[in-house]
Order: sequence, then C-alpha cells, then structure tokens
Amino acid sequence: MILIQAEQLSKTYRTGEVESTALKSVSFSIQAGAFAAIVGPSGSGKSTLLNLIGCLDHPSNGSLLVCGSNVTTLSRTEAAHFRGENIGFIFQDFNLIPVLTVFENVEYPLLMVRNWPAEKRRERVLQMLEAVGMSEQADKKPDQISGGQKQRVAVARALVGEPKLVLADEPTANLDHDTAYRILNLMKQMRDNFGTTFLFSTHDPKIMQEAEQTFILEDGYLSAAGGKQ
Ligand SMILES: Nc1ncnc2c1ncn2[C@@H]1O[C@H](COP(=O)(O)OP(=O)(O)OP(=O)(O)O)[C@@H](O)[C@H]1O
Repeated sequence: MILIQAEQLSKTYRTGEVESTALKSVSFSIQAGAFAAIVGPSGSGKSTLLNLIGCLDHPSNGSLLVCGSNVTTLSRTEAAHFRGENIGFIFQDFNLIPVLTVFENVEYPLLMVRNWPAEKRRERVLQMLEAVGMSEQADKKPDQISGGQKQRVAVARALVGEPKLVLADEPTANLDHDTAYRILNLMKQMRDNFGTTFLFSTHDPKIMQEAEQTFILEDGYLSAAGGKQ
C-alpha cells in the first residue's frame, strides 16, 4: 500500500520581490512500513519536503497524497486535525518541554489530540516508555537526561498516538555517532513492532546507509532514488 505519493511537487518561497524555488517538480512514492531517508546537503530542500508531507506548508504546484488523503489544499484546521490523526514528529533538537517530566512529555500529544480516559493514557505512555527503554527515567525532567535519552523520549512521544507515519527532520544531527546509530536502530525496531512508516532526513552519508529506501535531493531536484529491500 502506498502511504505517500508526490507528483511533480514544487515549492517556491516568496519574500517580498524575491522568489526562491526550494523543491522542483519532485515525484516519488513511499510504501506503508518503509524506513526511508531524504538525503542532501544543507539547502537542498529536505526540510521543505518534510514540511509539505507533514502538512505544515502548502506546495506551490503538483499533488501530494499522504495516508490516502490529498493534502495539497487542506486548511490550517484540517491540517492540524490530519496531523493529530496520522503523523508523529521527531526534531533534531528534541523539542521536549523542559518543565514537564519524561512521562508528561510523552503523554502531552494524547492530551492534545486524543480523548482517552486517564488510565488508557497512562497505560499507553508506560508501554511507549518501556518500548524505548526509558521507564526508569519517567519522573525525570529533560535536563536530567542525556541527548540520546531525550531523543528516545521524543521517539516515544512521536509514536504514542499510534500514527501511521513518523517524520523526523535530522533526528541524529545533535547526537554522537554511536548514539545516532542506536536511535536509528530504535526507530527501525519501532517500525518492526508497530508497523509505523518512518521518513527521516539527513545530510550524513553514513546515516543514510541505515535507511532501506533513499531519496537524494540536490538543489531542490530529486537526483536519485534507491532501495535495498
Ligand atoms: N521560509 C522560507 N522562506 C524563504 N526561503 C526558504 C524558506 N525555507 C527555506 N527556504 C530556502 O529553500 C531552500 C531549501 O531549504 P530547506 O530548509 O528545505 O533545505 P534543507 O535541505 O532542509 O537544509 P538544512 O539541511 O540546512 O536544514 C534554501 O535555499 C532555503 O534558503
């Protein structure tokens, strides 16, 4: 089953009189259950593409289907609802809320988008903390855990609402190499256990090797796509 389908997708940013085309007629598809990477140097369009797939921005041209829905023209409210139902996010700087505990950070998306009773929420949060090996740190605040542990919490938070798709913008950029590989392996394990599709961006060719499917962006063009499944 195809989870993401882009056809001649383009994005032009306009700042006053200045136009900059960050994505140039990109077409590709990604199957459900994929572990895929968007790879390219700084400024090649990786974040732009992830933002379009994550319904955080609209394309200028082309079509984009995500989880069976045409997301090209969603309103702001529709996009927020769509994200809440279908997509989890992981960021390079973790984006944990400093005043909340590890447990509360993972619970947070459920409070925002799922109307679950407290006991069901608690069970799900504990299940996710267990899955990422962070159960014993549940009561700590983000400043009491390491960068790798913060990203584990972020993986749990991204998955807690049972999304079909997780988008991760440079999830390993702020981690040392060993920790980066451990986080990628954790993400892959989550894909295997929960069937969640993962799409992450990286500028690091070594990190790219960990993906099963790769899309190479150069100056807004999709220059190559490959898979090793
Ligand atoms: N909001 C914006 N307004 C104007 N131009 C933008 C905007 N966002 C991105 N761009 C431009 O679009 C191009 C692609 O940027 P994008 O952030 O998608 O690249 P990237 O591959 O994610 O880079 P990095 O690895 O540095 O994050 C760049 O030339 C950038 O300057």
